[in-house]
Amino acid sequence: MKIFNKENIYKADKITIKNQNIESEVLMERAAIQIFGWLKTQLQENFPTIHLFCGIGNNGGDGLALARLLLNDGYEVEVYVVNFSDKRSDDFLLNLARLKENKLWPEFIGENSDLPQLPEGDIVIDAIFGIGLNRSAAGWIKELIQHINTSKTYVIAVDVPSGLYLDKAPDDKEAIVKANTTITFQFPKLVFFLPETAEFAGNVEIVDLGLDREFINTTTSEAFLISRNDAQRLYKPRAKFAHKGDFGHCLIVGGSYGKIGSVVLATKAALRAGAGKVTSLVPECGYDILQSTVPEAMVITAFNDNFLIPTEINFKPQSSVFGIGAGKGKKTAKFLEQLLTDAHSPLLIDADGINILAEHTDLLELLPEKSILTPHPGELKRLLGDWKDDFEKLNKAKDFSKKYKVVLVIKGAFSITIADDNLYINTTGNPGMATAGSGDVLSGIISSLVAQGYDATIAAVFGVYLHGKAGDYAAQENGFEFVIAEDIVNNLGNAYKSLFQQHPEN
Ligand SMILES: NC(=O)C1=CN([C@@H]2O[C@H](COP(=O)(O)OP(=O)(O)OC[C@H]3O[C@@H](n4cnc5c(N)ncnc54)[C@H](OP(=O)(O)O)[C@@H]3O)[C@@H](O)[C@H]2O)[C@@H](O)CC1
Ligand SMILES: Nc1ncnc2c1ncn2[C@@H]1O[C@H](COP(=O)(O)OP(=O)(O)O)[C@@H](O)[C@H]1O
Ligand SMILES: [K+]
Repeated sequence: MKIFNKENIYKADKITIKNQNIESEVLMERAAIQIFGWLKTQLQENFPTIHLFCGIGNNGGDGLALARLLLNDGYEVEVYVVNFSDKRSDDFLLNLARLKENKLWPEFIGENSDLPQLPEGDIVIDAIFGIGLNRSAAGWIKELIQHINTSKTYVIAVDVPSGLYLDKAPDDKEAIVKANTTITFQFPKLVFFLPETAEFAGNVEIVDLGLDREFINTTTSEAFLISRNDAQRLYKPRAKFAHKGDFGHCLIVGGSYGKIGSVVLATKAALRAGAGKVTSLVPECGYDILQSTVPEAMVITAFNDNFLIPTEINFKPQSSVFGIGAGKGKKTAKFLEQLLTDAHSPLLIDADGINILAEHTDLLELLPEKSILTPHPGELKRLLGDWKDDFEKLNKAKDFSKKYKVVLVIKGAFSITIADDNLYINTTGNPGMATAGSGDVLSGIISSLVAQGYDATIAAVFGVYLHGKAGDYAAQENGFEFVIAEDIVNNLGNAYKSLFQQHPEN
C-alpha cells in the first residue's frame, strides 16, 4: 500500500474531483460517512456523548459533517469550532451552514473561552488540524490539546492527530493530540509508524474515499506499508517437481562460547523458512550442540574452540549470514574480511557482524551489492552515528543504503526495510517479540529466502513480514510474555499459510 506525501494527497484530491466530476464537498461527505460507519459499528448499542472539536479548514469541515450525521442518527453531540482564524475553507462553511439547518449551533472556542468539560467515558472527535498543519499548535490551541489529552475520554482523530506534521518531526510534542484511534483517509501516513510519533496516532484505521485509482496506481511513492495482500504477491509458489537443489544452500556463520544458541535459532529458522540445505559454521564448541539440536543441518567448524577465526569454505552457498553471537574479536573481524572478499553471493550481516563493520569502516567498501544488514536501533547508531529525530535517521539510512548498495532493515515495532531509496514498513509483529534471539530468527528467515531465489529487497520485506506474523501467532496462543524466539520459528508454517487463508485468525 502506497504511503503518499502531503503534495500527492492534495493532488489525488484534486484529480478525483476533476475526473469524477464532483464538488469537493462530496469527498468531505464520503470522509464523514466512513468515520460515522466505523463509529457506529464500534459503539453498537452504546450512546456516549460525543464532543467534536472542529478547526476551520477542511479537517474541521469533516468534523462538522460527521456531527450532522451523528445528530441525525440520534447521538448526543457537543460541537465546538476551534476558531483560530478567519480564513475558513469553503467546505467548512458549507458544513457549518448544514449543521445550523439541522438546528445545531456549535460553540465557538477562542483565546478567552472556558475549556469544555470532558467527562470520563465520553468520546472526543479531534478534527482541529489535518494534513494542513504548517506550524506547531501554540497558545490557547495548545492548551485545548492538552485539555483533551488529560481528559479520560476516548479520542478519535480525523485523518491525523491534530498537531502532527506529515513530513517532519514534531517541534513540540506537548502540542499534539494523543489519539486512541486515528481514522485516516485513503493513504497510511509515514509518521504513524515511526517510533517518535506512532504513539500519537494510536490504532490506525485506513478508510477508502474512492480517490482516483489511476492517479494512485501511476504515481510513484517513496514509502510503502506492507499489507497481507502485498506479502501475498511476493510469495513464490513451489513447483510439483521441485527438489532441494531448487531452494538453495544457506550458510550461517556465527556463534562463540556461550552463544551457540543464536546459530541454532537462525539455522532452524532458515530450514523452516524453506531453504533446500543449511550449513552452519561455528567454533568447535558448537559442533555437538548443533548436530544434536538441528539434525537437518550440516555443520562445519572453525579451527578454534571458542570463537570464529578465518576458515576455508569449500562450497558456494546461495546466501550467507554472518555475525550472530559471534563476538567482535580481531580474528573474527578478519574472518568477516575474508568472507567479504571471497563472497560469491549476497551476505546478510547481523548483530556482531554489524558491530565489526562499525568499528572497521574500511570493510564497508567490500560489501557485495545487495547485501542485507539487519541492525536494531543500537546497532544502527553504531553504524550511522547519532540522529536528532526519526526523519534524520531515515535520511542517513537511505544515504548509507545508496552509498554501499545494500538493503538495510531497521528492526523495531514497525521494522523498516530501506533499499533503492524506498522505505517498506512492516505492520506484523508484537511486543512479545522483544525477547532474546528473535533477531537471530529473522536473519535465518531472510537468508533462507535469498537462498531460495528471492531478490534481496523482497527477501527482506517478505522475511520481516513472515517473522512478525509468526510472532503474532506465537503471542496469540499464550500472550506476549510467554513468547520465546523458538516459538517464532515454530509458527513460521502458520505465517506462510495465513497468506492464503480466506479468514486468517490473525
Ligand atoms: N485527502 C483527501 O482527499 C481529503 C481530505 N479531507 C480533509 O482535509 C484535510 C486538510 O484540510 P486543509 O488543507 O484545509 O487543512 P487543515 O488541516 O484543515 O488545516 C488548515 C488550516 O489550519 C491553519 N493552521 C495550520 N497550522 C496551524 C497552527 N499551528 N495554528 C493555527 N492554525 C494553523 C491554516 O491556516 P494558515 O496557516 O493558512 O493561516 C488553515 O487555516 C485533511 O486532513 C482531511 O481531514 C477531506 O475533507 C476530504 C478529502
Ligand atoms: N515491540 C515489538 N513489536 C514488533 N516487533 C518487535 C518488537 N520488539 C522486537 N521486535 C522484533 O524482534 C526482533 C528483535 O531483534 P533483535 O533486537 O536483534 O533481538 P536479538 O538480538 O535478541 O535477537 C526484530 O525483528 C524486531 O523487529
Ligand atoms: K485531526
